[in-house]
Parts: sequence; structure tokens; C-alpha cells
Amino acid sequence: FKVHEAVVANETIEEDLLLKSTAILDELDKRRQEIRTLTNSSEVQRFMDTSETFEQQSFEGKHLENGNTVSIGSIIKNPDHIGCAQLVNVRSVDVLGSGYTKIVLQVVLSEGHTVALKTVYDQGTDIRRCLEEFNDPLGCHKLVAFKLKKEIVLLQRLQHPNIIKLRGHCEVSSGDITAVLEQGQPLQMIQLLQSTWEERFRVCLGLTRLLHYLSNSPLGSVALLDFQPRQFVMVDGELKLTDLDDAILTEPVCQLDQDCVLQFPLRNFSLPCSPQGVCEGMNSMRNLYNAYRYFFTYLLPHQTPPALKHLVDNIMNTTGELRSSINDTLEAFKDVLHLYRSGLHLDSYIPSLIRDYAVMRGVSTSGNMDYRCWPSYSQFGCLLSVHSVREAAFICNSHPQCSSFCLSKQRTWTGRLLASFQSSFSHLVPDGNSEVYMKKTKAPSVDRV
Ligand SMILES: Nc1ncnc2c1ncn2[C@@H]1O[C@H](COP(=O)(O)OP(=O)(O)OP(=O)(O)O)[C@@H](O)[C@H]1O
Repeated sequence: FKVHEAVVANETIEEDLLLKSTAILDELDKRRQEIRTLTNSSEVQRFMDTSETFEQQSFEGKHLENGNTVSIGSIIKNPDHIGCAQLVNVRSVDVLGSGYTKIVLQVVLSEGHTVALKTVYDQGTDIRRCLEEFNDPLGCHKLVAFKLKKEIVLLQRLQHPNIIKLRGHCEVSSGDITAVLEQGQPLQMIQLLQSTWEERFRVCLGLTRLLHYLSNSPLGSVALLDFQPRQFVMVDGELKLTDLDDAILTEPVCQLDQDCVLQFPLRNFSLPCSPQGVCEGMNSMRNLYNAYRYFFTYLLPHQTPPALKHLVDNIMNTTGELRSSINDTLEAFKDVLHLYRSGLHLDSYIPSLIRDYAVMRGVSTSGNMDYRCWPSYSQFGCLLSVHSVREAAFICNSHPQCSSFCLSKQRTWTGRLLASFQSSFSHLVPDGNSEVYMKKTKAPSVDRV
């Protein structure tokens, strides 16, 4: 308890949620206590059921809205919720990652699904520091488990395509708690830097959509105090937030404008103090500038399609100076996406380019002499996304090695076609989903005497 009080005092955790979460956890403890003291087995079962449902609903956040009053009879259990029972016979496959507070394991559930289990990291820095200070193993474990509980409550309430999905949780009487999450891949910035502009744009767009949601979430305006790439994972090319224990849910209070200064290592920004005494919009501004300095700067400008460059430059300038709100930034991103998808930015490509190529439909190439280009969707050849045959022809013309390209029906996330470019191939094979475009060779000139 001493440990709990000391650290909570130091945490910038949103007070209201914390109090309500604590009340829920106290209630759960009370119920467990009641279960332990009961002897009649049917009574025990009844309490077990109501306790489980209570837990279920508390993590759906219903108690938070109803001021902790529960009408247990009216609660419907989520059938997809993964609880302690489903975690009995799991096979741990790998450690996916760990941080100061938590460790994440990849496990296979008995029915074969793979999920990520997030739990307290006993060898982590948080526990180590707490033990050094208080030498109270149980108290320290409880304290760190509390952070994970906060994260679970937030994951229940904040649902968005760019927030990791909470599949369930399991809490045992010792206070140990495990979150069951959809599995992602830890974000590898180096790998992302090597990916195509389209993939990098997707990450920045996803992040902007997430920040737009957080600025006006069901819990208010949420700021991510610890905003770094390692707080995110990738799921099928989409960026998802996984670490929420450092989120705050209220804007800072103020008396003067000077109280509303956003401080970053290289820059400060001032906001006005509202008549209500809050630094309005500060959470959203903090998130946006962090998105700019940790993500946009590295991922967005590099290799932007030339016709979109002015729009992307504008996003970089306005976010880097915090001159536009998250709403305007999202609109700017949507404009870029629209142009990129529609191919309108390619109007300058000459239609006659295609006439340089002979088309063969219903075939693909085999025995290719591939060449590598950068950034390619495949590391073994030159696989790029194109809006149309015209763009593919333009690209092939600009690569000295290119003599043909093959278009399949495969599309990228924006709906663009995947085209593979070759310097030569040995033969054509039937393929209903593909067409091959070969550069027409110029007729050799005949010398006349
Ligand atoms: N669902 C997931 N799928 C795959 N990996 C994950 C998942 N969730 C988290 N991870 C990985 O586990 C690491 C630790 O998780 P998390 O960030 O929640 O712990 P933490 O102790 O709060 O970290 P930090 O000290 O950075 O705040 C993450 O950096 C991430 O790489």
C-alpha cells in the first residue's frame, strides 16, 4: 500500500479514471473474498458467475459510466472474450517484446489461434527500481500490475482500427493480470524506412487517424505521454498503438497563458489558457508534434511521388510548426490519399507511351532476368505499384534495364496495381490473372548501297 501510494503520487495518471478503476478492483477483491468464505458449492458457483460478469462489464467500462452501480442480471457476456479458462493449455512460442513495465509473449491457444499475452515483467526496470526503493516484492508486483489494469480498462474503452484489439484478459486471485491482445509485429523503424512510400504513407495516415480519434475520444482528449515508435506495433501493414499505460485523459489546468507551454527538446509552443482554466487542445497538439518528430519527419517526405510533393511538404510544414489542428491535418492526408488513389496526379504522363509496348493478355513470364530497383515490394526483383499501364510504361521507359513488365490483378492497400519489371524472360506461361507488356524493338535500319 505504501508503495502504491508513493508511486501513484508521482504518476500523471488521470485521477478520475484511476479512482473509478480502483473502486472496481476493490469491488472485485471483495467478491473474491466472499467466494473464499463460502462453503456451499452452488453458492460458490453463483458468486463465481456474477464475479466474472462483473469483471467482464467493468472492463467494458460500463461501471465507469454508471458510477460503479451494477445490475448484474442485465449483463450479456461477450462470447469472444478470452478469459483465464482459455489460457490453461496454451503453448508459448516466442517473446515478442518487453519494456520497462511489461513483457509480451506470443502464444498459441488450444484451438490454434495465435495471440499476444501482455503481463508484468518481473525482470523489468519498473519492478527493479521499486524493489530498490521499497523492498516489497508483493507491493511492487501489485503496483506494476495496476498499470496493466489501467491499460486494459483503456483498451476496452478506446476502440479504433489503429489501436491494438483487446481479445480478453485473465486476472487471478494473487492479483496477477494478463491482457490477451491481437498479435502484431514490433515496429522496426529501419525496416519501415526501407519500405515503399505507399507503405510509409499508410503508417503516417493511420497515426493521423488515431490522433484524430484520441483528440475527441469517448474518454475525452487523450494525450500519449510516452510517444515513441516502440509504443506501436504493425498488424498487416497497419500501425497500431499497444502501450497505453502512460495515457492521460484530461487537458492540463491553467491560470495564465504561461501555464500552457508545450516543451520539446528543440522547440516550445504556447497555447492560450481558456476562460475555463484549461489549456484547451494541448493534448492533441502534443500528440501531433510527437507524430511529426518521431514519424512524419522520417517516413513521409522521402520519395514522395513528384506530383504530391507540394501537398506533403505542406503537411510537414504545418505540423512541424503546429500551425494546423489534427482535424486539418487529417483532411490534408485524405487529400493526398485521394489524389494518389485516383491517379489524378499522373495527368502529365503522355498517353502515347503505351504504344511503345506490345501487350499479351492471359499470360505471365517465366525464366525472368530480374533486376532490382528501390524501393521494391520484393527484394528479389523490381516490383512496384502503379496506377495504370501508362504509369508502368513510364517507369519501364525510365529504367535502362527494363524491357518488359507484367501486371497482375494483385493490388496494394490503396488499390494500385502491382507491376513487376524485367530485363528479359525466357518464355510465356498461361495465366488468366496477368498481362505482359513488351517494349517494341525498333526495326533495325538497313544499310543501302
Ligand atoms: N500485441 C503485440 N504484438 C506484438 N508485440 C507487442 C504487442 N504489444 C506489445 N508488443 C511489444 O512488446 C513491447 C513491450 O510492450 P509495452 O510497450 O506495452 O511495454 P512497456 O513495458 O510499457 O514498454 P515501455 O517501457 O516502452 O513503456 C513493445 O515495445 C512491443 O514491441
